[in-house]
Amino acid sequence: MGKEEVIVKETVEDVTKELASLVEKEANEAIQSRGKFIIGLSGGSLVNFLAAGLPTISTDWSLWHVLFCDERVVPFNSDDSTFGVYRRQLKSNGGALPLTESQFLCVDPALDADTAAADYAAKVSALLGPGRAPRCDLLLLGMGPDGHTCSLFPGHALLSVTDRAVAAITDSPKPPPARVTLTLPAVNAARAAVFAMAGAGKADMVRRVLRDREPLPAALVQPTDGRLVWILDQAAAAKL
Ligand SMILES: O=C1O[C@H](COP(=O)(O)O)[C@@H](O)[C@H](O)[C@H]1O
Repeated sequence: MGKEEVIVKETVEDVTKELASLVEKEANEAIQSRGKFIIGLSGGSLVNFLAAGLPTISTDWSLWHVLFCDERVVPFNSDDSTFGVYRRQLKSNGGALPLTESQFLCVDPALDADTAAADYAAKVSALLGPGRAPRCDLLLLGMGPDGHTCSLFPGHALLSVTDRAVAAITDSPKPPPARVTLTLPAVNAARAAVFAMAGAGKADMVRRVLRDREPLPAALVQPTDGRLVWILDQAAAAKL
């Protein structure tokens, strides 16, 4: 396993700044070493951190490729679509996020979940190369109140998938039920994986994962040869 770091900041604004600075560093190192930056985004509360933090970053945005750690198989104009949420950010305030739509690798919502997963897996392979463990430069992750991350839920059979990088789920306990997700081998192949979260609502689960080491999905994120960073505000870290 690579290195694990837990960073506790005073406020949610400090979490945003810390995350932006980490993303900037990873992006510019990747661009310098490999000529491009491949980042995986999650949905949920992470979007707010990125909407505020990404515009402050200094980088060559044209060399960014953005994929999704997970996505809900719903139309882009649905409130549940993670790409849809980011797309609204791209269009708001004259483009709050400094990226273009063509830089995103999307899950096709016109397909059923299994076909969408196969189609997304082919797009991921075309960008990162084939195999069950393609190597993203950086994955930005969230954790739900049940300890799920990506669309990998506690006790779900998808946690045991080891033969592919991308999988479909049609019985997600958190709606909507049809989703496409990176699997644990793909998540753990990342050069860096970062959880960012804030608020007292995260404190119990942060304790269970980081202090008690319960084998919940978020705790199974252990990059084999990469960095793992948790960025928390004081409220989320209160029970550590
Ligand atoms: O359903 C999902 O939830 C997780 C956690 O979201 P949060 O709002 O509790 O931060 C998110 O990381 C994932 O991408 C999303 O599909």
